[in-house]
Amino acid sequence: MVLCPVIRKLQHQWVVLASASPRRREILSQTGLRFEVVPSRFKENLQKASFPTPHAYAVETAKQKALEVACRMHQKDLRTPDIVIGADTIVTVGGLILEKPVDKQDAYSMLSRLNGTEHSVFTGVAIVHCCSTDGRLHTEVTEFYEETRVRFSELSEELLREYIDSGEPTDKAGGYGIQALGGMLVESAHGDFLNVVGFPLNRFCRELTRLYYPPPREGPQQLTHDPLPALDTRDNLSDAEGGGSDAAQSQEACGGRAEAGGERTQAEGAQEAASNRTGDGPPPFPIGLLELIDGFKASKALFTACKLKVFDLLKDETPLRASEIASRFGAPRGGVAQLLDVCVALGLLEKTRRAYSNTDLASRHLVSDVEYSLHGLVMHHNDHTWNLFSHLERAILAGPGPGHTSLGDKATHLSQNSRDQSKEATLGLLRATHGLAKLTARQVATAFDLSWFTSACHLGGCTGALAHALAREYPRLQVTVFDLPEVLEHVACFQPEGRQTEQIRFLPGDFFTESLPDADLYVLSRILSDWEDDKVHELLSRISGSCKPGGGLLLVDTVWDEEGPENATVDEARRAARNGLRRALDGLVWPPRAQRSLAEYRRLLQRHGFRDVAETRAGDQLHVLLGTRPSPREAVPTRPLRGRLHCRDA
Ligand SMILES: Cc1cn([C@@H]2O[C@H](COP(=O)(O)OP(=O)(O)OP(=O)(O)O)[C@@H](O)[C@H]2O)c(=O)[nH]c1=O
Repeated sequence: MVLCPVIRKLQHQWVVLASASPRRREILSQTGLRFEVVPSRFKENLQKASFPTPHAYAVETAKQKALEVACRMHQKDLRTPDIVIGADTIVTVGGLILEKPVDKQDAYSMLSRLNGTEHSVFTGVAIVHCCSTDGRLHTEVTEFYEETRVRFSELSEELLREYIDSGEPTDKAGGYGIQALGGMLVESAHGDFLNVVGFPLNRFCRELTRLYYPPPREGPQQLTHDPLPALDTRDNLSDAEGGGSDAAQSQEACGGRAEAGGERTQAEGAQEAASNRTGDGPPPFPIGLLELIDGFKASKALFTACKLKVFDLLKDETPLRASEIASRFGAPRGGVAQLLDVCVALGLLEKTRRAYSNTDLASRHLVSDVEYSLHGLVMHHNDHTWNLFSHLERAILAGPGPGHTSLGDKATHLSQNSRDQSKEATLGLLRATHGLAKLTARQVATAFDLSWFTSACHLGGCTGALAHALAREYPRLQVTVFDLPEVLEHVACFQPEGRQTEQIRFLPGDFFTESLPDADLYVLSRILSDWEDDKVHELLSRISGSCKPGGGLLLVDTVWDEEGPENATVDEARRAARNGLRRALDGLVWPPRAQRSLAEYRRLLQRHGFRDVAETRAGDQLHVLLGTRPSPREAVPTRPLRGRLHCRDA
């Protein structure tokens, strides 16, 4: 089967993962799918003996988990999701089904059984499509399972005990987690690794592909003679494979049998494919386009939640209900609850038992005072960029070229415009740039081995995010951050407590007019692209004049690459294209940044006397170049350069 980009087919559907397993949530969220997590309350107590095979048991349990959630949401919460996904992982060895151990002793007996032998891990999955008509819930179940064979090494008693004491076995089928410490126990695994972890992602995508991209039929004629069956004529396969009386528990909870149409989605897909061929009927549903049309709403919901500091409120890990959150804002519950649910759909919040908590992503980046916070960046976009982009049409009609006045500030970099800005605006911009700089600082600092430098000067170094990363990586390095006084007056609140402070000093000054501090290594990060060639030459010649023989210049910037990266994967090429588009759009509302290719940057460095220019990347947006000033009489020792891509100049 050819896999298709099927996850996007679900993007406008309300998808619910009926599972409390953090692993399942993580595996699914890595696909970019937006879903809500509603753990199932189905008691995993089906009669194992009543199933012909262990996997039939896992599949039925998965189905019952999903149906319980679908029914509960429909009946109690009066909400009907489009799709509910349930899963159940079991380990089987010698005809025994092992689930999660109830205590350490149970874990010990499970692991002892698995010791030195091969076992199977089955994950049963149920995809339940739901709809509500006349107040009744209708469901169609697609179910499948995946098997992976796992072999454990011979494990010592001591290792088993230590492993059990680590606490890892507690919530894992068979008492081990292959993805973590339990990986030590595993000699080999045949089949899908993620299936062992708890969710067979590849099979899931194949099943969705089968559902959403049905094979085209032979021709229009067949369509006339072989009409698609009506929904209710399909057998309810899931009921036919029922697992004893317990199997009916969730349907009963719904006040009747949940109806299943079996393959409604396939039928609809086939209908869609047929109408494409004949030209009759509506065109295919333009999901990608609708997503584009709606895209701004998602951004604005994120901005609003950040502005209201929703993620800060939830940072203490105590989940809060919508009414509690609303009362903190002094706002009515209704609107706040809706915003919170949108955040759940966007993967920013989790909702369990009607209470909300931050997802890992939000805890890491949307709480305002965490190390890698992007809260400042979000606020900057909310307070400034959003307004600018509402004038995009005007900017486009004014057009680029001589005399073009963009809508944004005269220049984006603080060194150019901070004097004109109010203190609050400067601080806002610093918060935004600090968040981004922190994200890439370590990658930049380690792009090359800089341990042979003892002093560095970061020109236009703002809050010192990169300076701190350099100091952390190179304990011998003394770093000067050189930036305008208006910028430096705000930097105190960005300094991490007690770390490397003695290695870093902040010096006010203007790198165009004042003499540059002494250093072995000068650093310019995202500066040159803010300036046209004449200013760039002026700055580079000042640096070159101050740089001692044997000293270096580390240049970090975005690089213009019309062709896209060489040997790029499809993903990388798409990312590069998206970055390019974003830059082009930014250029319409702000003065366009000077776009230079890697070769141009390399030539610039060489022209100003830097040799042995090497380059590498830091993340997918930044390039890092390092050039050195030759020692007297060209006796420059070859330095050990540690970069992922070395491109030495001839
Ligand atoms: C073999 C293995 C299992 N697991 C976890 O074991 C739980 C199985 O239990 P379940 O009953 O299927 O799921 P649950 O955790 O109770 O969640 P729910 O879906 O709500 O029933 C799931 O978590 C899996 O990840 C791992 O994390 N790593 C492994 O190597």
